[in-house]
Amino acid sequence: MPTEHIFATGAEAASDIAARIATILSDAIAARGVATIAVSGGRSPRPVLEALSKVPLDWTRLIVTLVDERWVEPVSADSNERLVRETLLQGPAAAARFVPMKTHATDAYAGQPDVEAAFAALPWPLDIILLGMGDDGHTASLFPQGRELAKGLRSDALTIAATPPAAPHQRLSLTANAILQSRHIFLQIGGPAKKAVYDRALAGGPVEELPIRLALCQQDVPVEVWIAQS
Ligand SMILES: O=C(O)[C@H](O)[C@@H](O)[C@H](O)[C@H](O)COP(=O)(O)O
Repeated sequence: MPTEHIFATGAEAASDIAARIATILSDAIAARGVATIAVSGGRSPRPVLEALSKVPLDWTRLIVTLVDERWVEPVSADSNERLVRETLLQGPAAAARFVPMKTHATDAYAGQPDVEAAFAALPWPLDIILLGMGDDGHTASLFPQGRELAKGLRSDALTIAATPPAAPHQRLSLTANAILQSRHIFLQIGGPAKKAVYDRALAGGPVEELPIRLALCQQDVPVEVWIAQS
């Protein structure tokens, strides 16, 4: 059962999430000399990443990477790499090592082998994986009805290339196997529609129906759910 933190607004939640993440990262650096975090894209993480960027940490000992990426140039407004560079990797936090997902390959499928090799070289388990969730229950780029969903849920690989059924752009995504190789999973959701999907996911059922269940319906990795009611 995940640990729930409930807030009135996303703005209120953002600073608390950032403080909690910073504590875990600081403890990881003290214990192992390095800390790793993989973050999702989309709208929700932005205020959290901006708040985290301002926290005094030994950023030279931090590895920052992505949960998934749209296969677009890093200058694109849709790029998760751009989101992280514009929000988190600013000021002292720019000293962190960033491991991107987008390569120069023509498409995500051609790029996946190199990304897999880069991610295999990371110090697993990661310390934190920050997930979001769509209204359809997707997380990372593991989408219901996605043609690569079964592979993303069952592969022993760390990453897959995927084409969302409806969302734009080819994706590069962590697999369920990678997501569950983390010391902590954070899920950030906001609004009544997502809360209803979250509650339905918690009630149990096929992971293919609501892929967020890969994180919620397991007991191995502690999950903290940060819920903004509006
Ligand atoms: O690249 C992405 O879009 C994300 O990784 C994706 O999985 C996101 O977490 C959800 O779609 C929720 O997005 P919002 O936070 O914008 O609602």
